[in-house]
Formats: sequence, C-alpha cells, structure tokens
Amino acid sequence: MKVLAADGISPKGIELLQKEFDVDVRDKLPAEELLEIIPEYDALMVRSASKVTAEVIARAKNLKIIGRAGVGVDNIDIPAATARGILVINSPGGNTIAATEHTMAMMLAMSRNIPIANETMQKGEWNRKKYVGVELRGKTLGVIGMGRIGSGVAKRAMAFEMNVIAYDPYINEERAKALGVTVGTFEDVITKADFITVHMPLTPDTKGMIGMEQMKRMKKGVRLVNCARGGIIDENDLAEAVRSGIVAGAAIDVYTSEPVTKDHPLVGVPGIVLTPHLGASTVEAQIGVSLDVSRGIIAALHGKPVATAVNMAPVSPQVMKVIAPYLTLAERLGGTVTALADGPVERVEVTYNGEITEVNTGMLTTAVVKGMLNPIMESEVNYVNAPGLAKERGIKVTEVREKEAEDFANLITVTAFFGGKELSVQGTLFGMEGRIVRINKFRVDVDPHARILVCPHINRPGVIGTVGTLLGSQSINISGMQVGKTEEEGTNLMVLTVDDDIPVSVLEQVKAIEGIFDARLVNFYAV
Ligand SMILES: NC(=O)C1=CN([C@@H]2O[C@H](COP(=O)(O)OP(=O)(O)OC[C@H]3O[C@@H](n4cnc5c(N)ncnc54)[C@H](O)[C@@H]3O)[C@@H](O)[C@H]2O)C=CC1
Ligand SMILES: O=C(O)C(=O)COP(=O)(O)O
Repeated sequence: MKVLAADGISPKGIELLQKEFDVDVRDKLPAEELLEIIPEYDALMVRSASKVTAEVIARAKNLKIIGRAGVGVDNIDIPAATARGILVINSPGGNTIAATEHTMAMMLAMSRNIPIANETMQKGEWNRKKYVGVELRGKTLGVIGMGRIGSGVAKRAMAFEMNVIAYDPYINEERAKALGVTVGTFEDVITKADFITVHMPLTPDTKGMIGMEQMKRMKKGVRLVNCARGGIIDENDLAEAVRSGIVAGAAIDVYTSEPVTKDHPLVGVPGIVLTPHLGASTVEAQIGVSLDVSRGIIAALHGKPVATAVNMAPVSPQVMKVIAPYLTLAERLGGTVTALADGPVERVEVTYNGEITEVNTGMLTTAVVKGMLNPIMESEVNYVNAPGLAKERGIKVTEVREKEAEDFANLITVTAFFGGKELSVQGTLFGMEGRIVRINKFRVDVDPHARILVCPHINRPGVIGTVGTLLGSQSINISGMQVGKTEEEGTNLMVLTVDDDIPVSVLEQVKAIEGIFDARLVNFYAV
C-alpha cells in the first residue's frame, strides 16, 4: 500500500510508516499535482497547507484514510470523505502545548513590544521610551473557547496573576470551576476583558464572531489574540480598529487565506504582531502529531479502528476492548437479516442484553448496519459511511439496551421491520466464537463463518433428505446441519452450512421441494 506525506511531516512518524508501506514524502505539493497523483495512494497525511477538497477526494480512487498531523481539519472536506467511506483522523492533543505556549508568547510579545523593539535594535536604534508596555498581572483575560488550548492558556494566565473569564457554550461548568476561571457570557467577555484570546474552530457560528461592532463595545485599550483560525476575528475590521485606536494591539498567527502576502490587511499595521501560522511549530509537537497520525494510519490500513477518527463516533480503548470481539458477529447478524428479509428494510432495531450493555455499543450497531448494507451496495460500506448510507436509504436504526440476558451472558438481537413484517436474528459469543442462536422463533446454534442455507420447512420425514440429495447431485457439500424447532408443532427451520456457492437455479429447485417454504442463502464471505 502507498502513503503520501505532504506539508512537511516530521520524519519520526514517516519512519514508522516506512516499515510497513511505500511512503512518498512531498513537503511542498502544488494543488494541481496533488490532484494528479492522489489516485495512486491508499493514505494521505497532511498538515494545514494542503487543501483536501471534494475534487481531490473524488479522484482518490484508492484512498482509505486521511491523517491530519494536527488539530484543525478545516482544510479537509469531511462530508466528501465520509460519503466515500474515507476515514479522517487527527491528533487532537499532539500540538496543544505548542499552541498554548505560542499564545502566551504572542500575548507577552504584544504587551512588551518585543518584535518592534528587536527590529529597531537590529537596525542600531536604542529606543527605551517608545516601547513602554503593559503588564499582564491584574488584568482580565477573556478566553473564548475553553477546549484543550483555551484551558491551557487560562491555566498559564492565572500563573501570571491574571483574572480569567471564559466563554464556551459547550463547556461543562464544573470543569470551568475546577480550572478556577469565571464562566461568563460572550457579552461579559467582550465588555470586561483587557485581553481577549480565541480558541475554537472556524465554523459558521464562529466566523466573524468578533468584528467592528463587537470591538467598539470592548474596553478601551483592549488587546486581541488569535492563534486558532483566521476569520474568527474579522481581519479588515481588526486592521481598522487598531489603526484608529479602538483596539490597542493584536497578535495573530492564523489567516483566512494562507500563505499571507504583503497586501494582506493586517500586514504593516503598527501594533499588530504577526507570525506565519507557527502555533504548532515546535520540535516536540511535530514529533507528537507525526507519531500519533502515523500510528493511526498503520492501524486503519490494517483494518483496525482508530480512536481519533474525526468522521466516526469516538471509541475509547477501554470500550474497544469490550466490543471488539463482537464486531464480526454484529456484522454477520446484519448480513443474515439482509439475506432473509423479504423486502426493503425500513427500520432495524438492535437490542443488547447482558454485560455488553455496560459500555457504549454504538460501534456494534454501526457494524450491524455495515453488514446489512455491504452485500447490496456497489461501493464499499465501512464504519465511516454506514450510518449515512442507512439514512440515505431511509433505514431508521435504533438501539435498545437491556441489562438482563436470559440464557446467555450477552446477546445481540437484530430485528428488521419491512412491509408490515418483522424478522429477527440473535447472536452471542461463546468464548471468542460468534454464534447465531436464534432465527425468528427458531433456536439454532450456527457458526456464521461460511455460507448457510436457511429453509423453513414442514416437520415431516423426508424433507431434509430431499434437500441433501438435491445439493449432493449438484456437488454442493454440506458440512453442518441444524434443525431449529419451536414449541409449536408443524414448522421447523433447517440451517445447512455449505462449502460451495449455491446458484440461483439450484435455490429455486430447493424452494420447489414439497414441504419447503423458502430457501435463502446467507453468504458470510460477502459480509
Ligand atoms: N495556530 C496553530 O498552529 C494551531 C491552531 N489550532 C486551532 O486552535 C483551535 C482550538 O484547538 P483545541 O483547543 O485543540 O480544540 P478543542 O476542540 O479542544 O476546543 C475547541 C473549543 O471551542 C469551543 N467552541 C466551539 N464553538 C464555540 C463557540 N461558538 N463559542 C465559543 N466556544 C466554542 C468548544 O466547545 C471547545 O471547547 C482550533 O481551531 C485548532 O484548529 C490548534 C493547534 C495549533
Ligand atoms: O493543528 C492545527 O489546527 C494547526 O493549525 C496547526 O497547523 P500546522 O500543522 O502547523 O499546519
């Protein structure tokens, strides 16, 4: 398999990847060239410079995973990747300290005029009077976005004896209190703070969140910092506010369009300190993100789940340990439902019983859906695109969790509803072996590893034998047989494990046998 590492990824992770795959390293990759070469690759690793657009994704015929060696994934078209079943992963914590420390450095550099003092001194000037600064101690810092970086900045600002007031509509108040910050509204932050720093992603909500209107309501002499994403603070408005003295100073690391050229509105404005997106650029952070994402790529290309997936519900390693043995079984129960259902499934309900209900079973439900859709879809169905594909096809998926399990320690029951009818298949794990233990009302014990032929039939001598003779005459070997019974007399369920595929014409012949009500082949190789 082939991996493309663009944008200057630290060699530490590349070395790991090279042990397993062919890796092409392209530190500077023009957009047109990325489009041209992307069809060759199974994995793509980027930082913020490469734009992984819908067009790139459409051409990426072999791509299975995009690794973002950093936090922000705004340079990747996530919906396009998800629709194609391409996993997107990032390194959510790998550069947190680097970005946090850069924010502190920017705040201090701006407050003490360090960049301009250095620049003039390099020219031979000695100007002590002109560059009198302000202290951080005793000032109020407004932190907007109290995630990893925002919290780290708040913590460090408190060490500088600043008062911190934070705004984050999604933050758990207890966590904010534990950090020792005051939680306020957006209005509180913009009207009370002496310094304001933003630490959230660029979204339709956060874009232009701070513009001229907000700056005019801020304290006189306010100083602003943006080390998150360009455009959260409107660039044109900021340039004007600093020039006109509404804002005393600003420190900016990120821009709406990068790289920035000389004609950018923030370039050349006295009082504004600029860095070229250096927040994550430390030796330590680059090693960290490179290793994180390379390990994720290796896991994903080996078919293993990755905890830092951006376009899949996250699963902790503890939960993964519990559910991993059930994933194949869940998928095969889904496949069985598709093979046995008489019409398009409108709703599927996955019921969990027993110890497994103690963890989040969301990924198992996705495995059921994946197993249901894979045999009937042209394109690959995987953990990333399965929920979206089910939605697209109008299949409602629900989950029920019941603590009690009657005869088994754990049970997964998949019930499909279609055209006023329902069908259910139940499975459990014996040791590490998945078994199907019930199909509708029939108790069975089937190893879902090969192909099975499922035939409801009349409970009468000779019916099973006739099926066996017919398959034998077609050189189809039967390697296992189960007859599922119910309390009621009359109908039984024959489940034959067969070693060979059964052509449609032979299936039709089986169906035509007197006493056979139906014949369905479940091909687990296709699941
Ligand atoms: N300059 C650089 O090189 C770097 C920049 N970043 C950027 O910094 C930003 C923050 O990163 P992390 O702290 O790691 O992310 P995070 O996901 O840990 O935190 C983001 C926080 O923003 C909050 N948030 C979302 N919408 C909000 C809104 N409308 N108003 C207020 N808060 C809101 C969320 O609740 C969350 O707590 C991201 O945009 C990331 O891309 C990250 C690393 C390096
Ligand atoms: O991780 C992030 O969100 C960053 O902005 C860092 O970007 P970079 O990897 O340095 O191009």
